[in-house]
Amino acid sequence: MSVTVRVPAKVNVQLAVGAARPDGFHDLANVFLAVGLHDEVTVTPADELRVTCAGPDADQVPLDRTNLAARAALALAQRHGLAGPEAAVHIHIAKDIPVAGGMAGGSADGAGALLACDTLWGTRASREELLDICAGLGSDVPFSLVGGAALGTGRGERLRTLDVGGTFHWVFAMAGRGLSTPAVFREFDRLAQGLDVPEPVASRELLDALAKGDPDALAAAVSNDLQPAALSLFPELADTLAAGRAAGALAALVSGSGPTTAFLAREAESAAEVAEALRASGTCRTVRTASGPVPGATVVTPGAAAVPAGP
Ligand SMILES: C[C@](O)(CO)[C@H](O)COP(=O)(O)OP(=O)(O)OC[C@H]1O[C@@H](n2ccc(N)nc2=O)[C@H](O)[C@@H]1O
Ligand SMILES: Nc1ncnc2c1ncn2[C@@H]1O[C@H](COP(=O)(O)OP(=O)(O)OP(=O)(O)O)[C@@H](O)[C@H]1O
Repeated sequence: MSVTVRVPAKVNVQLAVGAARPDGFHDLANVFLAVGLHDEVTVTPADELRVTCAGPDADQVPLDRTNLAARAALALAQRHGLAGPEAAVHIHIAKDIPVAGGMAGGSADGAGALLACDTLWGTRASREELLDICAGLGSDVPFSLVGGAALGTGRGERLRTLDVGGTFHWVFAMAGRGLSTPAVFREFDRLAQGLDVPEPVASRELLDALAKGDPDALAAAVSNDLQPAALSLFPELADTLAAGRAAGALAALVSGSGPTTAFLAREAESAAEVAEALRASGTCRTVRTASGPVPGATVVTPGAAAVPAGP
């Protein structure tokens, strides 16, 4: 028997970053939106823990126990006292979310493997326990489980679900290389040296725009405090942002820690036009369109009813 879970990517429509904390993390006001680019994680009983991955970026994914999907399976097994053969699984990741792109690809696989193993092993962890394990795996992982739209505070792991009054249409431009999330936060600290970094707060205008489903209002309110740091480490991203703006995107921003860039469009047709212009611009590796919000990690095993882990 196998269990397959489908998990979405995210875009940060607001990422407000505070000063570095003593533990090295940064307090955030992180407004996540789950979008329709997905990885699928399948777990099957096996003789030992094994990870395989397929997809365009598969060669960049670690297949050892540092893989977030493997870490999720081990964390669940440990909490429930499963050992040896009881906890041995083959985890296969069908990867469509760009790697090291700032779209929470690894986090998606962690949340997906956790829900898949919980279903396969019948551990029946409570929602709080699943979220707690997710937070231990990484700041973005709880949101990958929950999906939809949410405000993340603390280091991004404490979530409040947000109302969204419509569907937002996005174009994503993937870059020719990745950016390391810790390196981008370090660059943020370097650029902030000597400056007074304010407490991160969610923007009222942005939350209202999401609640109304109003793309023009959302475009006026999006922001990413990591964008100057990402541009400093990857200056060519400015050309991609300019190409998307010139093609009529309502807003153009770096997604999370980058280097994927995100472009908001008023509807699906204009998103397709922006995508075409970005493809022709020669400023990025690949271009995808996706809309959101979409549900978080969801069991999609053939023959089983779809079971979202969402709120
Ligand atoms: C940039 C974002 O993707 C926005 O959603 C997240 O803040 C990053 O989330 P993530 O990849 O799950 O990050 P984690 O695995 O928790 O942390 C990786 C590294 O990013 C930095 N980090 C992450 C989150 C945070 N609030 N402050 C940080 O300074 C730390 O250097 C940390 O060691
Ligand atoms: N399942 C996984 N898929 C991809 N990368 C993984 C996975 N597990 C661990 N990693 C490691 O994590 C690094 C970051 O990859 P990931 O795709 O999660 O970045 P990201 O999308 O920028 O993350 P975020 O948006 O959460 O900051 C990779 O370079 C890889 O070494």
